[in-house]
Amino acid sequence: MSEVVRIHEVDRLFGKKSVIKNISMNIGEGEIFGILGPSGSGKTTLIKLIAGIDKCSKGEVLVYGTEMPDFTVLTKIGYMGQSDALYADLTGFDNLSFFGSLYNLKGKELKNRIQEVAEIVGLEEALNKQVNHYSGGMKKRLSLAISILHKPTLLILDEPTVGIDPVLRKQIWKQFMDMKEQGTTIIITTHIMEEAEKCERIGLIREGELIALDTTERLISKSETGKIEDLYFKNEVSL
Ligand SMILES: Nc1ncnc2c1ncn2[C@@H]1O[C@H](COP(=O)(O)OP(=O)(O)OP(=O)(O)O)[C@@H](O)[C@H]1O
Repeated sequence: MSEVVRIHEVDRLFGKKSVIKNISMNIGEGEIFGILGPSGSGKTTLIKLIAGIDKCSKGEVLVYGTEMPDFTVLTKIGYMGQSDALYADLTGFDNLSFFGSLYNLKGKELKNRIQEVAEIVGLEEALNKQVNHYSGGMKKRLSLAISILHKPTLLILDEPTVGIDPVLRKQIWKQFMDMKEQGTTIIITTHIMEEAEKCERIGLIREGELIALDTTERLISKSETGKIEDLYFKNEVSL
């Protein structure tokens, strides 16, 4: 399995506050990798470093062998953050058209791809509605559609299915699995344990430190209750 992400002895400080502390880990091609941790533990900060939205204070973050942030790698990355970056006055279709044009998609190719991603997230019927008439879950689904529009080979998702009902969540996860089969690497932060269990490996973060990194199966067996979240509370988790 070739390496897609390499994080080596990374720190991120905001002022004097250290939010990411000496984290090292690698993520391989086609992996579904989960980042878990309590609120405020540094998950978003870490994936922003991988996505090239932010820069580490120490150490190095390499994506496809290139130190991040780097503009040339960005076309290979799809990123969906927690807050929506949508144009509320435009329709769903126009939002997708706009973001598609940033990736040089145009004409029939763009139209077909919009249709495809709208189907994946179940928004076909709402494409001509203005986004300010969308529900929270619909906005989330549109953001997800935008993040996969240009067929990224590395997809980075910050709590992508919060506010999405279980039926659609299942459908979206099926799509993640299909993308994985095609070789897409997926990094996902989540608080939903059912979702974490679908990841192949998990990095557990607490107060900016990587306290465990293992296959999901082994992490479950390490927790006394069979619940991964219980590992947050343990003082020692063998890495
Ligand atoms: N730009 C910033 N300036 C200062 N502090 C920041 C900044 N961004 C994040 N932080 C701090 O870094 C810590 C980690 O935040 P982060 O958003 O990475 O946590 P998280 O694990 O993603 O939380 P949640 O699960 O609630 O989304 C928090 O204490 C937060 O206040």
